[in-house]
Amino acid sequence: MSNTTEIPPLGVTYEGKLTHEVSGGEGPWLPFDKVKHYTNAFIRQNGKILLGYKKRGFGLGLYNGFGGKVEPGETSAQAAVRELEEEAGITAPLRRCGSLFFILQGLEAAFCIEIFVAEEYEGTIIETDEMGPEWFSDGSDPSSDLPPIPLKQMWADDEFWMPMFLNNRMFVGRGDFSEDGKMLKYWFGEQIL
Ligand SMILES: CNc1ncnc2c1ncn2[C@@H]1O[C@H](COP(=O)(O)OP(=O)(O)OP(=O)(O)O)[C@@H](O)[C@H]1O
Repeated sequence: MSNTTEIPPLGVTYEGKLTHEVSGGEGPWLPFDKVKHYTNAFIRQNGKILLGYKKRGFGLGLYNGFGGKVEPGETSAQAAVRELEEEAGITAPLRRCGSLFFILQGLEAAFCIEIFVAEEYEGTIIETDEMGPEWFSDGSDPSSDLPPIPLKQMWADDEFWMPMFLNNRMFVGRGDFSEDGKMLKYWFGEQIL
């Protein structure tokens, strides 16, 4: 980690200054023609974080936050609340805590993902056709009986921005992936607001 010295890659949007940059990989950033907007939401409460095991479609077999495509006419904040309810059966006062940009080789559209978090929720967490919700320890309570965040069963980018997220920082970044899901090049940074 260092203070930002490089210009962030195309697709990374931020306000203010960036710090704590992490970057790696080789070669040029991949080109993209279109951008599709997605959401991803996490519940964090008393040293626990709620993740879902993806049971179908994109990211099958990986743990992630709850989210999906922003539909026409919706804001990303509205989509985040809707997707959390569709995938885990709960509603929450989500607030935006980061923005990520991904390119997957072979897909024409890049993913622009707004990340959201809430410390409370309403309703009962349920398993759905898409997600199997499970609580993990967020690392802040050493006496927790819960398993640690399963980074090896998550998208490869998560290990870079998850520490920024867990430190309650606003984060931004970009990752370019090969067709078989390996991260070829990445850049992540914390925003100073
Ligand atoms: C490449 N690195 C990545 N790292 C972390 N998270 C990633 C990700 N790439 C995509 N995501 C998330 O994966 C979900 C896909 O959503 P996905 O299920 O396809 O959308 P949606 O529910 O609208 O689809 P259906 O049309 O219902 O199938 C959505 O939360 C999106 O934010």
